[in-house]
Amino acid sequence: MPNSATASARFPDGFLWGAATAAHQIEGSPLADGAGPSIWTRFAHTPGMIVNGDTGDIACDHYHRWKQDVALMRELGLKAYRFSTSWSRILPEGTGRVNQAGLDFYSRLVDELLENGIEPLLTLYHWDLPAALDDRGGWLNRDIAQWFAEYGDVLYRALDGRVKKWVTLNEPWVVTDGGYLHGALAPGHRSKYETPIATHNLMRAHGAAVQAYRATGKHEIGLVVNIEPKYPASDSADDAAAVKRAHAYMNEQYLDAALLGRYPPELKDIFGDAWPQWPQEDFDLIRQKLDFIGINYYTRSVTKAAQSYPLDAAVVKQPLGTYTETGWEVFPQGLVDLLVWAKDRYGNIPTYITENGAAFFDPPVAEGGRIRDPLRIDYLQKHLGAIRQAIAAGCDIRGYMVWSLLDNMEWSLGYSKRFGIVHVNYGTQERTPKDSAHYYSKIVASNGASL
Ligand SMILES: OC[C@@H]1[C@@H](O)[C@H](O)[C@@H](O)c2nc(CNc3ccccc3)cn21
Repeated sequence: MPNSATASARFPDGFLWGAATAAHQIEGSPLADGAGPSIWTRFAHTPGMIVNGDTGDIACDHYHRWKQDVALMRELGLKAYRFSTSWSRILPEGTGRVNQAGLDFYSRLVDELLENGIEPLLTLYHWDLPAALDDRGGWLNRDIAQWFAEYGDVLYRALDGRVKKWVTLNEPWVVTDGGYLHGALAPGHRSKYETPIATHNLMRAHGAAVQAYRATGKHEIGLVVNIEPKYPASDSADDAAAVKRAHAYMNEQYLDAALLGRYPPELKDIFGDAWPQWPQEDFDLIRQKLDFIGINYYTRSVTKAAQSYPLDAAVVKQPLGTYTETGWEVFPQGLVDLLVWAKDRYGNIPTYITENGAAFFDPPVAEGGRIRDPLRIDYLQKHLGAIRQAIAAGCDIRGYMVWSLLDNMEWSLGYSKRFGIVHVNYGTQERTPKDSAHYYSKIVASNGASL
């Protein structure tokens, strides 16, 4: 908890305050103007995959309402906006032919952001793989490293200079654990053999895209990971071992590969005969100098030993805990603990909190257009306090992107969960800033002093 030293700590001058979204979750019009389908277009149109049969066909209609959404960011005083580009809008077949209309959409968006004093942070890959590449094996095909580098190069040449902070991948752990092991996310595979292969090709693609950036780019590029502290449910040796496996699998696996050029040894134990031995040249590709990392933080996991695949671990619900609508415990101390862990393990690389937020049940829009969301305000206040603590502990935290600017399509949960600081009426597409938006706006304007 804060003490006199940390409570007096402050956010550094120039701290980058913003909000985050992702293409498939807000844009809609996935096939407009020559765009090709992604695996999420297919997955959402596969019966039973998404709650209520929701799809990203309309979403927040950001593909048409981008200018009003930038005006909304300006009204909130945001300094930055983290968004992702749709690979299959730019390259409908994933490689080769460029769809200029797709490139023009993002070029216009970037210009509008800059004209409104908002810095763009561009994520190349936020889970929406071109369906045409999935048909060629997708993340299971080693050629995807070059396919991804080619995609990045098209965007670097078109936007570098206007875009000065680039992200290769959003959360490779979720892509593999959700898309290849448990099947809850596109492309919906369930294979312990495919999962490590997808992991490795994602990280090879990350390295190839960074290499391609270094050839032409003049600014910064990094990787975004989701990390979640694991705490033992008891002081038993079995629970300690379960924590070690869970921590290696989610928290160490991807940053170790990208920053240290190796996977944690626990992964071989976790996957057994499904864990390949990779050639050193692959790690030479994966390990590229990064200008920053992005950390997406939402919750912690109290972990015990239990029969489960692949970790033989289970999360223990906390009877006195506070939980969000997605069943995630509100635990800001976990953010402090993990930021200090990352600083100590990876050498205090510049870090942005690239996602942090919560889904709570929001009341309907009240008279006068007010939406009271005190639980989200409390969540943000506590987690921003945790970041301030981590900064006081010496962590080089450069910015914070609240998840999310808008209520949006929460992947397999469809529109059933609302993470936005701005409410979206999906029937009318009306945007209504929630109390949390006004709260966050004051935080941004005061550089956190109003916390
Ligand atoms: O679930 C909220 C957001 C999601 O909307 C973003 O697109 C994605 O980047 C994102 N990542 C997490 C991190 N945790 C997570 C854990 C298990 C499954 C999915 C996400 C949360 N979120």
